[in-house]
Amino acid sequence: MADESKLCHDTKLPRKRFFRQRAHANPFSDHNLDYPAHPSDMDWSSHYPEYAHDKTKKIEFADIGCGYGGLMIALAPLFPDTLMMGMEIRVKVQDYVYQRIKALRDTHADTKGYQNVSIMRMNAMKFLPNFFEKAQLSKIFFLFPDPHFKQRKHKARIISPTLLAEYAYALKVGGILYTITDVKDLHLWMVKHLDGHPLFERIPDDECEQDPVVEHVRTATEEGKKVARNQGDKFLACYRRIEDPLA
Ligand SMILES: C[S@@+](CC[C@H](N)C(=O)[O-])C[C@H]1O[C@@H](n2cnc3c(N)ncnc32)[C@H](O)[C@@H]1O
Repeated sequence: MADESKLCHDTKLPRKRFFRQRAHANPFSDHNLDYPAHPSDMDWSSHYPEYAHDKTKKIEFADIGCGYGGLMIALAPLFPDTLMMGMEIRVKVQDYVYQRIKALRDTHADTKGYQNVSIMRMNAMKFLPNFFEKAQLSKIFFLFPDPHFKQRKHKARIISPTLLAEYAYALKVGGILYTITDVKDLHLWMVKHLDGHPLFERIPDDECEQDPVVEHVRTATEEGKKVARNQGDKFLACYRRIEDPLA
């Protein structure tokens, strides 16, 4: 049950100040989280009750490190038939997004709005293939990921050769991986690893800009808004999952 004092009296939206948590959670810990041994062991019906009857309906968009959930909440009404999931390691931040989605579902109950979006607490660096089948996703988002500035911390970055193999596994051919950051060094790091991966091909920037999702990638999240307020740069790079050239 939600603690009512943490919700806005009128809208029932959660009040962010009660859900703040220190910026970093250890990405190498499993945080004692439960995770399925195989994607088919996962029961998604509590996340998407409106779709519980349709076992063929699968999550297609994943927002990794979704923070306060702005991207998915912006995309949910634009793709009403697409199931999307935010993944967030910090428990209080996940609680906030959960309350946010619940309030939106209640407000839009007559149109069954926001039934296609959910949030899960997980460490995406550890268990992603336990949740998603091969070629299940059509979009995967990395918006303003933690930069882990120090060289000795680079291994904690959410884009790495090992993790790219997992993202390539979960993305279908033709699916798109979106990255954006205000940290140039991190942008160059992500581009270097994605350019070096045989299953990803960079989408030219002008083509990327035609993608209606990109506007939201730039502006919809808390970090994106903060960067805009501080007049920071936003470095965007989008990649297409391509066929395995060796297959
Ligand atoms: C800088 S914030 C950006 C949040 C959001 N994408 C935005 O643009 O506002 C990075 C987020 O990634 C989450 N995160 C970091 N490592 C993670 C992991 N291994 N699995 C899931 N979430 C993670 C952090 O807790 C944090 O909320």
